[in-house]
Parts: sequence; structure tokens; C-alpha cells
Amino acid sequence: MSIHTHTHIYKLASKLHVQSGYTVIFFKYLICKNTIYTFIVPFLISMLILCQPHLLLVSVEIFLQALEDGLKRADADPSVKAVMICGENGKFSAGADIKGFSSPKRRGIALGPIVSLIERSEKPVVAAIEGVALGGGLEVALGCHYRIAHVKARMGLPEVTIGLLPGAEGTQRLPRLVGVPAALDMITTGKVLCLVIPPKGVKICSLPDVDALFCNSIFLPPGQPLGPRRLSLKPVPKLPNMEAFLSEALVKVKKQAHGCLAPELCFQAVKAATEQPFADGVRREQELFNVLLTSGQAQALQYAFFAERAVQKWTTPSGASWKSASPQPIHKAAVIGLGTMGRGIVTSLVKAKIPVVALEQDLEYLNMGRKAVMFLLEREAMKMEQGAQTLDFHNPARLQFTVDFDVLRDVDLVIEAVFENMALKKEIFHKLSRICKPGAFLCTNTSALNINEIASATSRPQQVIGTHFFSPAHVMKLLEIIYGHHTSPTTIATAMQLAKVLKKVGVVVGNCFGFAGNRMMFPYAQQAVFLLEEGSRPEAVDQVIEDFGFRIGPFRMSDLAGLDVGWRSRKGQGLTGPSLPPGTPARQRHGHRYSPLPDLLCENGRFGQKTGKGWYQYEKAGGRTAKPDPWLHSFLSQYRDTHRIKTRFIDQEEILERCLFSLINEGFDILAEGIASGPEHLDVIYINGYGWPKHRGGPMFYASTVGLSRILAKLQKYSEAHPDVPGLQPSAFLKKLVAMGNPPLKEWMSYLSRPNNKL
Ligand SMILES: CCC[C@H](O)CC(=O)SCCNC(=O)CCNC(=O)[C@H](O)C(C)(C)COP(=O)([O-])OP(=O)([O-])OC[C@H]1O[C@@H](n2cnc3c(N)ncnc32)[C@H](O)[C@@H]1OP(=O)([O-])[O-]
Repeated sequence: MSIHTHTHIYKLASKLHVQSGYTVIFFKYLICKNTIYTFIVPFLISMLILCQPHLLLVSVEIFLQALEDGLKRADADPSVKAVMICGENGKFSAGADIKGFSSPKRRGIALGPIVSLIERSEKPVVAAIEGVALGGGLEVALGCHYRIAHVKARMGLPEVTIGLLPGAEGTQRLPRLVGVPAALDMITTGKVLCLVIPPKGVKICSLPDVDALFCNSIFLPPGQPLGPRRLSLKPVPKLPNMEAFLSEALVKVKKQAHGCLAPELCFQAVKAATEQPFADGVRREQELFNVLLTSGQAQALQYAFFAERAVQKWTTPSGASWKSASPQPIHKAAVIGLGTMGRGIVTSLVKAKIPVVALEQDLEYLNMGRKAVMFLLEREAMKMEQGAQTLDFHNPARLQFTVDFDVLRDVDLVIEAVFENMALKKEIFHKLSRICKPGAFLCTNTSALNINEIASATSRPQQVIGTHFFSPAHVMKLLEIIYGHHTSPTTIATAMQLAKVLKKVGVVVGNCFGFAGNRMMFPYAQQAVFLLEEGSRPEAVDQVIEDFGFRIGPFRMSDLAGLDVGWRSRKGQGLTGPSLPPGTPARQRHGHRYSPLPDLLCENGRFGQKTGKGWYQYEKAGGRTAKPDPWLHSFLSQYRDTHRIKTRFIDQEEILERCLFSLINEGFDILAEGIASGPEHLDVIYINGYGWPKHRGGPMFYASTVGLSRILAKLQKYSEAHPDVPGLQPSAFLKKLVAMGNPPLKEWMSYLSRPNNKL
């Protein structure tokens, strides 16, 4: 942090003018008409550096002190006519250091009073925003008398996404500047406004215009009163129907929150701005901020923020890591199979501007796939302003459809997305290995199959990798990346880079049946069905899971995904269907408890939403409104009678614990086997791929908050009651951690001794 002199100001000013792309904009919300203040005036002296080279990771105490000192000096120095606050290295500020919120010492440090100090300054203060201005950074800008922004600046108050609210008076100033609807929208969602494509009403000036602006009346002559520029003195713009607007907005905020506290408290803070004078509103903001700060949800969300970044730094048990591996560029890709997954993957690639060849087995399937892809792309283009031109998907150089494998000769990467059928996948990989250029990477989109076996069909197993997309693939953020025995670090790095380009979160995991995500899902789904056998109903189980914060419970999810998908997989595993040896007990497989309920539903043609019937009934085939189905209830009663299962009432606690603790239990086994290199990996997978509520931090973080001893005790109790269910037998690693005194999550992995056989 430093205070710069005249010379630096001139330098910055000339940079702003000369460098192409720099324009002054009227930021829709933050800059109103007549607010441009020219900072090329020769007598501008003090510039405060708000950002260190890499975002705001300078000590908060030093930063705030320097800001305060600089402002006081500028105010006292008669030669200073104005102050400009800007960032260094092209970034204004990413806000407060999130790590600081977990330190009790840091918690007391307040930015609000400094923002007020800026606003009270007798000299005009201008925020020159370049790069990001987020959270506390934007709140500082709101305290300034003028704000100018680079056309590519990104601004927002994302505190809600880390379980907080803007705690430096932002909830009180923003509504005064932009009005309640826009302020509520920004503060309760945390959306970051990107101005590359200006929103309606935003004027972007070309460079000559900027010059004209500087020479015109917009420049505020020194000595003019700053009162009207101080947001805290302005009233919140009135709405004719404020009360009705606020009650409607609250309903919307609550609906979208799914049990997360922060959006509603953000709402309350903005509402206070509409009802109370500024100072009282600030006090209310502080109260609400403190409630959030000490809530477990803020901790969970902040953990999730860092976990998402931590998984980018992947490692494997063999010693390969992100540090030493470089990704290869992907100039052109191919997708094989245009079913539900393939269509989404093609759409994702087109959106990321990677030229794609989409391949199907015959013309009939190709035409069906083409229609579906075009439909998805049209819809995506409509969501983006100028999207259609940008995506340019009618251009065959961008998107080509074919049935001819020879067309794949020049692609850099292939994603196979055909049925989950090992023989078919091997046949395709064998073909690809012969046809594709030697450097091409071969990815398989599978949710469970063995990557090593697929790779064995090729002559380049080092370039074969699993890329498990989640449906709908153009929407869901998770990409589970599975390395096999022979997968090279370059291949892993390339798949991770692909995830980034597709704007997804890539998580690297090892190869086992179901990998990390689905493997943890199996015992969870199994418990859900066992609960039905024992007396529960789909709607009761779903309700408990949805009340916990999942978007959708296991039965609604199963109906949405299609029951036939799991049925096909179980048939393939020899668990059901004609290949089952005669005399196999209905409710047992390989000596363990098995529920044939999902198979029986499929045999009755109940595949879920697509057939209008599954665990629920729907208004029609393809319908989406799930209603409890009396047929299913009597079917369950008959089933229990047939198998002499005594029905009992199962309370919500048991439903939640059996479903979630069995999933978590599997997670501990996965960690112990080195399939995932840390609990954050499993948490990121669950938050981004399985709808785990982010404000609960992911399953392993949740386990750490519940307490491992409690989870172990409950698993022991349930496994005693159900000794034939392996998913309830406590994991040895969980037991070990409990025996070691329940260490914090970040230490768990240090309790594993693993061979480190470097590649
Ligand atoms: C009193 C109350 C005041 C106020 O109301 C409260 C706040 O301001 S709350 C704050 C409100 N602000 C927010 O919520 C903004 C949160 N940040 C972001 O949204 C993105 O990081 C940003 C868009 C800035 C850059 O994206 P990108 O270019 O893709 O880069 P990246 O994401 O990979 O990050 C690079 C590195 O920086 C790290 N790091 C980043 N920000 C912070 C931070 N605030 N803190 C600590 N660390 C932070 C990040 O962990 C990573 O570290 P590493 O060790 O290299 O893995």
C-alpha cells in the first residue's frame, strides 16, 4: 500500500486514455448521469492503492490504517484538490479477506467507519474501478463521491454467497443509489455485474466522447458542495407500492434460499434502509451481520469457497500433481453419442467456443440428436444477449454432425457419451485409438464403469481418462475427472483445463465402481428404499431430505432421472433380471440385503416422469408435478405383507441419519482408499453435482460439524439393527479418527498412511 505522488497520477491518467478498450461508462446502477469526475486534473494528488498485486490479501489492519491516514492527510493538505482510490495491477478490490472472518481478532475490525470517513471527506473522492470491485471493495466505492469504471469491470456484493451480508454500510448505500429493486437483486443473490455487454440504459462512451465529457460541465468545479454526492444523505427512492413489492420479494428470496439464512437477512438489511434513517439502518445491518458471522452457515459457505479452489490443485497418490503437469490446448473436440448426455456436452463445448464434431451411429439417431442439440443451443443463445452471433452454431466449422468416424482424424480430444455398456465402449475406444491422431485425448463419459478396462482397448491408455458429466451437462457445474492406472499427468491436466474452459468445477478422483460421487450415492439411495420397505413413504423420505436443504429428495430425483437407468445397470451387474440364478432370495444378493422394489416398479412400466408414473404419479407422461400415488402405497403394503415385513413408524431423525450417515460413511472409505485426495473433494463433488446444500458445506464438512463420534455411534446402532447392510457398518477410517480424538477436518488425511509410489 502506498500513497502516490503527482507523477503517478499523470501516468495513470495517460494510461487510462491511451490504452484501447478503456472507456468511461455509466454503470447502470452505480453511476448516474452527471457523475463523471475527471481525474486528469493536474492538481489531483493522493491516490490510495486499495489492492495488492493479488487481490486484497494485504493485512486488513494495515490497509484500513493506511486508508484512514491517507484520507486524513489529503483532507489536511490544502494542495490536494481531490482524491482518487484505485486498485493495483488491474483489480480494484475483491473485498475483505474471507479467511479473516474465522479469526476472532479480525472480526472486530470494521470497514464501515472508514467508508463513512471517505464519504465525509471535504475533497471529492473518486473510485476508479478496474477489474473486480466486490464486497467491501464495492462498499468503499459506494462511499466515494464519484465512481468511474472500466468497461470490463465486474462489480457485485457477493457476501451472501459466503453466508454474510455487505457489512460496511453497503446495504444502506446501494438502495439509495440504485433503488430498492436493483439493490435487493444484487445483495440477495450476490450476482456480479459484468459490463462487457452493457445492460440496457448503460451508455458506453468512445474515447473522443470521454474527452468531451472531461471538458464539459460534468466536471465538478472545485469548491462546489459535495453534499448531494454523499449517498448516506440521500433518501431511498420511493416505490408507489413499496410494501407490496417487499412482501413479494421476501417470498421469492425465501423460496430460492432453500434453508440458507443469508439471503433473508440481506433482505432484512435492505428493508431497514427503506424504513429507518441511515444511522439506524447501519446499526441494523451490523446486528444482522453479526448474526450471520457467528452462524455455522457462514463457516460452511466460506469452507466451500476455499474447497472449490483447493481442488484445482490436484494430486494423485502416485505423486502426479497440478504443479508439474501442463495441459495441452484443445482446438477441436468430438462427442460420440447424442443421447441426453452427449447433447448437453456438445452444447457445453459450443458455448465454450470449442469447435465440435458430433457423431452418431446412424442417420436416424444423428438427425434426432442434431434437432435436440439445436434446440438446446437456440435456448442458450436466447439467454445470452448477442448469443446467437457469438455462438455461431450454424457454422459447420464450429459444429459439425456426422456418422463417419474418419472425420475425427484431426480432433484434439474426444468425449465418448454412449450407453453405459462396457463392450460397446471398448469397441468405440478401439476404433478411436486407430483413427484419432496420436496426440488426441480419449475421454469417456461414464458414471461408474472401469476406466482401466476401457483404456485397455486402446494403444494409448496414458491418454484415456474418465470425464463424468452431470445431467443436464450444459448446466451442471461438476465434472468428475477419473484417472486410470496409466493416465498421464498431462491428460489429467488437460481434462482439468477443459473443465475450466467449460466453466465447470473439475474434481480429480481415482478409479473404482461409481467413482466418488455415485459410490457415495449408492448406500444413500439404498437406505431410502429400505426405509420404504420398513414402513416409510417416498414423500416422507423426500420431505426430510428436502427440508435438510437438498433441492430434490431421492425418490423425486429417481423419477426425474428415470428408474430404467439404474435398472439397466443392475441387470448388467447381474443383480436382477434373467441372468439371476434361480432360487436367489428376493431380498438378498451375495449374502447382503437387497430391495427389489425399484426393479418391480420398472417391471410395472413405471420409469418415472417419462412414463408419468414412478415413485409418484404425474399429470401425464413427461409431466413434472409429482403427486403421492395411492397405487404405490397399496403396492408397498402388499409387498410388506408378501415378505412379512413388520411396518413401523420411522421418524425424521432416523430417515435423515440413515440416508446421510451411510453416504458419509462411504466417503470415509473413499478417503482411506485414496480415491479422493481430501474431504474437500467429496464436498465439492456433492455441492456441485448432487444438490447437497452449500450452506451445509458438503457431506464431509457436515460430518465434522455433527461430530464424528456421534456419526460413529449412530452407525453402530443402525448396523446392529441391520447387520446385513454393509453400508451401515462403520468405516475403519471413521473409527480411527474417532479413536484419535475427533481431529479437525483439515487434519484427517494426515491420519492415513499411504504408499507414495511416484510415477
Ligand atoms: C466488514 C465486512 C466487509 C464486507 O462486506 C465483507 C466482504 O467483503 S466479504 C468478501 C466479499 N468478496 C468475495 O466474496 C469475493 C470472492 N472472490 C472471488 O469471487 C474470486 O476470487 C475473484 C472473482 C475475486 C477472482 O477470481 P479468480 O481470478 O478466478 O481467482 P480465484 O477465485 O482462484 O482466487 C485467487 C486466489 O485469491 C483468493 N481469494 C479471492 N478472493 C478472496 C477473498 N475475498 N479473501 C480471501 N482470499 C481470496 C482465492 O482463495 C485464491 O487463493 P489461492 O490460494 O490462489 O487458491
